[in-house]
Amino acid sequence: MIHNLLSCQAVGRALSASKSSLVHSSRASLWKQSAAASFARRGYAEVFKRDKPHMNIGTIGHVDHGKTTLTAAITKVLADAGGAKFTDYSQIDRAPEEKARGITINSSHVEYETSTRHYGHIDCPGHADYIKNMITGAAQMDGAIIVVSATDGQMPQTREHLLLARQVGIKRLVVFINKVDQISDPEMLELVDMEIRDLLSTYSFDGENTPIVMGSALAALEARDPEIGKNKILELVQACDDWLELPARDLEKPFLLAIEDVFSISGRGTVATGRVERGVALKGAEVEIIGLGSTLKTTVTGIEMFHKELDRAEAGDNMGCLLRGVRREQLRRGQVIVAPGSIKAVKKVLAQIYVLTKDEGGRYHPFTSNYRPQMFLRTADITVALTFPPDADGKIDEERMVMPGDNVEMVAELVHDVAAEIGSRFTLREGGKTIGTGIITKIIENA
Ligand SMILES: Nc1nc2c(ncn2[C@@H]2O[C@H](COP(=O)(O)OP(=O)(O)OP(=O)(O)O)[C@@H](O)[C@H]2O)c(=O)[nH]1
Ligand SMILES: [Mg+2]
Repeated sequence: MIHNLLSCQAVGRALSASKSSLVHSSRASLWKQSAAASFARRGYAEVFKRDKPHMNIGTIGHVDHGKTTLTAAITKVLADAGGAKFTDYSQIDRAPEEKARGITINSSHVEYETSTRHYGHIDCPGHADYIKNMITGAAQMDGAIIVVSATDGQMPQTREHLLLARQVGIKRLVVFINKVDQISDPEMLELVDMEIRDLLSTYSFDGENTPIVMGSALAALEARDPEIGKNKILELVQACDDWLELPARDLEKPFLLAIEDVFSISGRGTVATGRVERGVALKGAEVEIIGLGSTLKTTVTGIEMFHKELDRAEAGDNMGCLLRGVRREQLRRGQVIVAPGSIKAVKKVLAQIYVLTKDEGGRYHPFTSNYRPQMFLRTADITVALTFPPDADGKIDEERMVMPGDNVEMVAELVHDVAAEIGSRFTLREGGKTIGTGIITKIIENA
């Protein structure tokens, strides 16, 4: 019974995807992905073999400090050890155009393996691309290598990328002090080391214990001076293996499903459908329904997926979830079904927002304080009021303007409460088009 509803939904989804709505099209592709993943699990398709844990990292840091050279150097050194395919500088900087959530981000992905891990590595060509990538999570980084040129030391974008790394939830970094071939005074390097440790602590990273490797990416790439070249790349990669922590896998996280649709099935009860974002749902499990004014406690009495009744569903699956003693009117798209106590509803948050340019399909004009677009967070669609956070004296700048293309920190007050946490990502839309994208960095007020 539920499965018929699920297939109707899939058709509906495909239809709305054709309306070129960003939100819907990404969801439609998720549906396909999850279906494929599910088949793979059942043995219908070959599962991608990966015998080492995978982690996504990338190079961040100020313009010209050597991020792309380092990326190429890592692939070169590891290619010699048999753990990568060498990707030359020119191949990385001629990055393929990647469309992510409607925003064009030029970024390049390379991959390599160490003895213990498999890494996906992202390098963006420009500062604006780093900002967009980090805020949208287009290629999520679980950890990062911050590149600092020994000749310049920390620079504005070093600081901005550190701040963003912190805000998007990256907990640990490894530092590569580059271009040491141009420094003859060892005291100078000591100074850079001290300065970077201070800076890391300022942005709440572990300044004392973070590994700092000093070398020359160019020397490694050009296969000369191994003591500052190749050997330092190997040391850097070892530091990544040892210091950067593997992210928790979605399956190990507490259960969360964002409700997409609700049905009542006569004789059985109320069914909510949606995709399991994380964790595992078990038949008989206690759950909470959070958001849009409600916190309900109930029990999952049935799980249906791919035309079958099952006892469990897991991250990536699209499921129908039969809930005990809940009336249809109590459930709405935008709420989440979660493991009890794992997430709360919020009313007011601090967020880092990237405002799309008109070329990216965004606004033509700036906006000021108290701008009220729609916030799309998971399946929820809520009006928000955006204001600037108060300055050190508690004053709010009402005159300040936000231009298309800006990256700003703003306070978002939600008209209805919604389940969210630090690190939750959202898009902002107005009149049917996406005008911005953001990430929650602080919860100011719970519902
Ligand atoms: N002397 C010296 N030059 C280097 C080293 N590493 C990189 N460079 C040079 O520094 C310049 C910038 O290097 P990139 O790798 O393009 O820097 P980037 O950080 O990727 O720059 P953006 O992507 O534009 O932000 C290039 O001319 C490199 O050849 C090094 O170890 N020593
Ligand atoms: Mg570059």
